[in-house]
Amino acid sequence: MDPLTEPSTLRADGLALRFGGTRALDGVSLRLTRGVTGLLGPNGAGKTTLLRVLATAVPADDGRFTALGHDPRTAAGRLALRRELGYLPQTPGFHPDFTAFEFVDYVAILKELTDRGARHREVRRVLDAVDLSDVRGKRLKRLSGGMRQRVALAAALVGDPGFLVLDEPTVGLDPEQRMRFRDLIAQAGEGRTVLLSTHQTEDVAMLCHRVVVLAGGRVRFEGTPAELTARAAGRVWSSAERAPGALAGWRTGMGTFRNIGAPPAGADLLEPTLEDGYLLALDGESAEVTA
Ligand SMILES: Nc1ncnc2c1ncn2[C@@H]1O[C@H](COP(=O)(O)OP(=O)(O)OP(=O)(O)O)[C@@H](O)[C@H]1O
Repeated sequence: MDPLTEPSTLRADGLALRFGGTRALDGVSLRLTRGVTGLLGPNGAGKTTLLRVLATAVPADDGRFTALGHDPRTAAGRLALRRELGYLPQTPGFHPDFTAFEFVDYVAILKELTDRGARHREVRRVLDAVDLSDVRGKRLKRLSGGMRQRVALAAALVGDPGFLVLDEPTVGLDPEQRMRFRDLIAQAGEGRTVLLSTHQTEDVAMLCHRVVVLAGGRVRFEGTPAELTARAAGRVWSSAERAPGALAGWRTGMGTFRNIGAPPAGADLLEPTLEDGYLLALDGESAEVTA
C-alpha cells in the first residue's frame, strides 16, 4: 500500500464546533486513507471533539465530512456510516458486572448482528483477536485496566468495521501492554481506515503511516511521520547550559541540555525525533518544556 497514491477514505472540510466561547474545532480540514493515522495534540487541542464528530456522536456546527463515501448530514448517511464504524471512546461506558463476552455481545447487538449464532461466533473472534479468550467469562470489574482496554478494542472491532476511531487506547498501559496494543492496532489498520488519538509520539513513530497535529482546534501539520521528524532537522542541539533562545529545552540524564528551536552558530546538532518535530509543529503553543 502506497500512502501517496491511496485514495482518500475520509474527507473533512472546515469542521467547526464551539462549546460556549471555546472553539473546540476551528475549521478542521483533513484527508485520511486506509492505514493508521495518528492524531497528536496537547490537552484541550480538540482531539476528542474531532473524534466524536467523525464517529457521529456529535454533529459539527459548521463544515462537512464524508467517510467511506457516506455523508452523515443525512439520516441515511449517518446510519450507513455507523454500520461501518468502530469507536473506542476515551472513557468506554462499561457495565462492571458484565462479563467480557456479555459486554462485547451487547455491543454486537447494538451493531445489529441479529443472528445469535453468527453474533456469538463474531464475539469469540474479536475476543480471540485481542487475546482475551481465556477471560471472556470474567466480569469486567475483575479485569486489569489493560484487559479492559482490550475488551473495548474488541467491541470496536465487532462486525469488521471499515473505519476505526480510537481515542487514546494506550493510555494507562504499561510498556509491554502498549507494545501488544500497537501490534493489534497495526493489524486492525490493514485494509481499514484507522484514526488514533494519542499523547504518545512513539505510538505514532512506530505504527502510523500518516500523522495529524491538532492544537487550538486547528490542524498544525498533516503528513507522514518522517516529514514531521524532518521538520526538526537542524533545529535540535545540545548545550552545556540552558539555551535562552530555545523554543523548548530540557536537561537530559547526561546533564546536558537538549534544545529545540533556532540553533546558535556552531551549535552541536542532534538527530531529531518525531517528538521534536511535533513540538516544533505546535510552534510554541504548548511547547515550553522547561525542567
Ligand atoms: N462538552 C463540553 N463542554 C464544554 N467544553 C468542552 C466540552 N468538550 C470539550 N470542551 C472543550 O473543548 C476543548 C477541546 O477539548 P477536547 O476534549 O476535544 O480536547 P483533547 O485534545 O481531546 O484534550 P485531551 O488530550 O486532554 O483529552 C477544550 O477546551 C475543552 O475544555
